[in-house]
Amino acid sequence: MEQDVCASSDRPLNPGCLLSRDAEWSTQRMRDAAVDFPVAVVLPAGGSGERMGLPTPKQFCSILNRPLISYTVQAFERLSWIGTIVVVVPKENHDLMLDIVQKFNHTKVTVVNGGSTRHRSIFNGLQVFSNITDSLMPKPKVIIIHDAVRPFVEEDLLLKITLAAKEQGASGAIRPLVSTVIATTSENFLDHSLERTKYRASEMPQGFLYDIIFQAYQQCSEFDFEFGTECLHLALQYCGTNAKLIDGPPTLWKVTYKRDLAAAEAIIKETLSMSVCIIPGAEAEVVELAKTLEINLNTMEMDVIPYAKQSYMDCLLKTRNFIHVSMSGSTSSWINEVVKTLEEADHARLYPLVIIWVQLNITKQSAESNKMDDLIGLATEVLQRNVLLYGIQIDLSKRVASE
Ligand SMILES: Nc1ccn([C@@H]2O[C@H](COP(=O)(O)OP(=O)(O)OP(=O)(O)O)[C@@H](O)[C@H]2O)c(=O)n1
Ligand SMILES: O=P(O)(O)OC[C@@H](O)[C@@H](O)[C@@H](O)CO
Repeated sequence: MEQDVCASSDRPLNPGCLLSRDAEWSTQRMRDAAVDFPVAVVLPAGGSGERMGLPTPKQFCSILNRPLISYTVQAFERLSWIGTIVVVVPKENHDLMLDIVQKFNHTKVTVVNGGSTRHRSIFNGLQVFSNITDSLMPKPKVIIIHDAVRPFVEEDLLLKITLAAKEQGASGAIRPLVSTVIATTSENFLDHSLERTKYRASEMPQGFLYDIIFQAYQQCSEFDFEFGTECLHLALQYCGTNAKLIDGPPTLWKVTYKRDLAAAEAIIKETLSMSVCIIPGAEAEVVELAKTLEINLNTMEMDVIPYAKQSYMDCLLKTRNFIHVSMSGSTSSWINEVVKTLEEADHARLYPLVIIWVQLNITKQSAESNKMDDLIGLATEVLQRNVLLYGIQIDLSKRVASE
């Protein structure tokens, strides 16, 4: 995978800069206080994904029935301090992206067409804000630029990138180099190698004062548009703005080759299955089944969070998976309550919430009345709110009848 390499500048942090405090942003109020200015996002997604070698551009490849780009949009959309998200797509995929926006209820997204290169696509995205009068889409103070094929980006890094961009004019995530960078001769012999400790890989997200990066793109050369790969370089070259570099986690990598798609799917699946909260109904049979489930899941080394009424919100914030065990009767009201609580909590959630509804039918009548049809309808509806709903029906009426 191509890596942009930029020498890291070990300038001491400006003491007044928030970055000197490695504070954990524990409450939304702290976040909102820190980001008291408009922040927008440009997600370049206008490429063809040649190195992936698939007919579908990689940003639209599905993972667990959801396009890769939707995970990236979700990573930003879940944050209350993020405003408009401009997604820049190939002209021929414009309608596809609008369908994705509608299906997954991406309410902050504006879709624009890309260009023949990444820099041209990014500039197209930035121009959305250049002459707007729309109060609902204010001109951003800070713009975050992030490749649409980098789905794993956490809030604390975005906050650091945003605040550093506001303080310094530009900021960018970096990672240590895995391989040594060498220069080759025209006959493909080794010319020299770079001292790896002095260099870093330039990753995403990157942040800029909007006026700086927009001005840089207005002034940059055709060569930059055609062959450039580094936005930080444009800010330095055309605006004299030296970006603050921020170390990012290993999950920042860009999905480029097929193996990257498999790795992204594995990470999402692993996160999905990490912990589960079992929520039983009141009936004795149900409590017994929930206890059996808990024992079995524990032996499978699942992190089972015991459910108690007062820890309901904790369960929501700690886990992403629920098993709701109930007798006959509709559970849709409970599921809607979970989704509503989650949305009201405005809890930043990157991965889908998984709810497995286990329905115990003791009598023949309840087995007949509790069709899975309404669950299927509900599953379709909540999918747009990033909830994966599955149903299991256990019909005990025959066993009870034979006893
Ligand atoms: N004309 C282009 C080319 C790339 N990108 C976007 O820039 C990001 C990083 O680029 P890269 O990984 O190189 O994507 P592709 O160009 O699609 O991949 P390839 O080089 O393998 O064709 C991707 O989200 C890609 O969609 C873009 O918006 N417009
Ligand atoms: O060069 P590619 O088009 O593969 O991907 C773009 C990356 O280079 C870019 O996202 C980072 O290196 C940061 O500039």
